[in-house]
Amino acid sequence: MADSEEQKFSLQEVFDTFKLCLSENKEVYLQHYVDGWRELVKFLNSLGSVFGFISKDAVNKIKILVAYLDGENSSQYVTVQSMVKYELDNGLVDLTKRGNYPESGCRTLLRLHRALKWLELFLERLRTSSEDGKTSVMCADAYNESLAQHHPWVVRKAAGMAFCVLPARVTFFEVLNAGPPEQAVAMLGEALPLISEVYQVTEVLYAQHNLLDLP
Ligand SMILES: CCCCCCCC/C=C\CCCCCCCC(=O)N[C@@H](COP(=O)(O)O)[C@H](O)/C=C/CCCCCCCCCCCCC
Repeated sequence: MADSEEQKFSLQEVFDTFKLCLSENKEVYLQHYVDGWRELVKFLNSLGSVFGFISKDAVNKIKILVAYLDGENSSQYVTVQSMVKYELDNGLVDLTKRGNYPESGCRTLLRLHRALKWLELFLERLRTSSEDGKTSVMCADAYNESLAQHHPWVVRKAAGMAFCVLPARVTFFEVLNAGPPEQAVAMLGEALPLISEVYQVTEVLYAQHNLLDLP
């Protein structure tokens, strides 16, 4: 398969992976979680090099988690719940300051988890926006309500500048490649509750273990 085909973004694929994320007893499968982010990064890459620094960070974090999924302790990384238990039971997480485990699964996933909140807020704005709604404003508002509080000034500034070059709503929907805007909006309406539930389950788990502020 040609490279360009491999990189083609599919909103349906995002929808499908987040649907597969939760087990019957509401555990989050790490593999599907990572696959969902991989698909989203394809979309980000299609927006151009201005988003390269964001894509790079997301890819780095995905790679860290993939290394655990493929590593010698892979059976401990099947779900986010098993990962949390394994890493905590074995003292593999820097809990208060950065130390021996700067790339623990728990802290790496937390960064993506926070970004998932941004995604949920952004997609909800996109879904409910009018034809003349500005994606840059939707994106910035969603960011300021979520991820921004975890980023230093320089990252906030760079992110804010990148948002300014986001395409207009109509073009954004074209890049989404999910049919006419009404069809894409309907798909977002189906995908959002799934994303939201994955977020909530992870949030509760991390709160129960006091992991929401990992350095
Ligand atoms: C349904 C499809 C439509 C929308 C598709 C959106 C696609 C978005 C794809 C990926 C989003 C990127 C996720 C970024 C994860 C950032 C994790 C993070 O917070 N990292 C920071 C902290 O890490 P550590 O230093 O503690 O290891 C790191 O400092 C971040 C650096 C990069 C800046 C991150 C800004 C994130 C802005 C939100 C994404 C905007 C994308 C806009 C595209 C519409």
